[in-house]
Order: sequence, then C-alpha cells, then structure tokens
Amino acid sequence: MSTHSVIEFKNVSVTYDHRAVLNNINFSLENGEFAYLIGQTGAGKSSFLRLIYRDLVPDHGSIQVADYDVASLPNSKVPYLRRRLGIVFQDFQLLPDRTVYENVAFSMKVIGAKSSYIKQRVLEVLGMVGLSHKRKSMPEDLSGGEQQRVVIARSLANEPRIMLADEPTGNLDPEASASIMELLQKINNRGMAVLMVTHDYDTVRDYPHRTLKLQDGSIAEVEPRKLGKV
Ligand SMILES: Nc1ncnc2c1ncn2[C@@H]1O[C@H](COP(=O)(O)OP(=O)(O)OP(=O)(O)O)[C@@H](O)[C@H]1O
Repeated sequence: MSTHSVIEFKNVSVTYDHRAVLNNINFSLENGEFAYLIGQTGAGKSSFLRLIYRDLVPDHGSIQVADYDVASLPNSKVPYLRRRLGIVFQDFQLLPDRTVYENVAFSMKVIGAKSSYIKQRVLEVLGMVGLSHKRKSMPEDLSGGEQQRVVIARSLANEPRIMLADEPTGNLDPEASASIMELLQKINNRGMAVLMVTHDYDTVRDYPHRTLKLQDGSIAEVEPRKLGKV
C-alpha cells in the first residue's frame, strides 16, 4: 500500500449467486482525502463499504485499511479495524432510550476508555457538531439533522482516521443536508479521510471532490460538475 493511502483495493471482486457485482476493482483513498462513491441502485455501493469494515469478504483481491489486511483479518481482530473507522449511515441508529451524551459515550465505554477521558471527549465532539446544548436531550426530541449530527459525533468519539458515510444526507431536507455537508467538510479539513456514498448529485456538485462511479462491476472517475447535466 502506498504510504499515503488509508484504503487500498487491489483486484477486488465480489460475486453473489454467480453474478459479479464488483469485478476486479482497484481503488485507493489517500490520507485526508474526501471522495464520493456514486452509482445506480444495485451497482454495489453498499457492498463496497461492507468490504471496508469487513462485513463482507471479497472472492478475490486484497484490501488494506489503515494497517489492516482486511480480507485475511481474523474475526477476533475485526473490532480493532472498526475502531479505526467512523461509520455514519443513513438510518440514524441512535439508542432511543439514552440521552445524546450517553449515545456518544456508549461507543467509548464499549472499548474500555477511562471515564474521565470519556467525559472530556464526548463534550469535545458534541461541541464540534454544535450540539453541546442538547447533550441531555433524548434522540426523539431532536430533528433529523440534529440526530445525524449526533451520529457523526459518535463516529468521531474514538478518533478514527477514516469516515465511511452511506447516504448521510439521504433523509434530510436541503437545509439540514447542507449543514451536514458543511460539518463533513470541516471534519475533512481537520485531516479525516472521508468516503461518502450518495445519490444526491446536487450535493456532489455543490461540494466537489473526486467522484467515483460504480457501474457494471467497474469503477471509474467522473467529473462532479457534469453530473446529471449530460
Ligand atoms: N447477500 C447478498 N446475496 C445476493 N445478492 C446480493 C446480496 N447483497 C447484495 N446483493 C445484490 O448485489 C447487488 C449490489 O447490492 P448493493 O447493496 O451493494 O448495491 P447498492 O449500490 O448499495 O444499492 P442501493 O443504492 O440500492 O443501496 C444488488 O443487485 C443486490 O441485490
């Protein structure tokens, strides 16, 4: 793997029921880079992300993520890989019976972080996403955009170097989407690599970054500013 890459796929293939969904894919995400992954429904975007957090193992090829050889990683090491990743998905997946503070603290308690550090870090990441004042609220009392910001805070708690975001603006109105995108830009500007799956071409045009399209099992770079306009 190049010393600048945080994710590298080499000749990666995934086949379901004899149908190749990803066919000999080569891809790398550089340290601190922001990239989009687009493609039609069923093109294989979720499968691509699942490979990175080892929810799926390729039929062929190698996958490096941070220092991990993911395809051959023993199951016992998978939690360590996942700690290096901040994962933000479309469905908010917050614990409904815990406060905002507890939702963020939970992911740190699970890995045995010290309680004094948990307190400091939870307040820090809630500050980063602009929700310190909502720390005692329950998820159901927050707007969709605020809930997504809590999910982002939670994903940052354990100081990952890579964020995987699957349709993070998918359920949000344009204003809330813009605030999530501004937040992701800010996080990226602080050095976090971000790989974001989206169907939202307006967002890709408004916040242009390297854009990769999955189609017919292959991946190709496309020009973000021309999306949807040809
Ligand atoms: N476990 C599985 N077994 C069989 N086929 C699967 C499995 N998982 C996904 N597929 C198929 O592989 C293809 C790619 O699925 P995937 O979910 O990766 O696509 P996607 O680009 O994320 O789609 P969407 O945008 O709808 O979420 C689809 O045709 C899907 O039906």
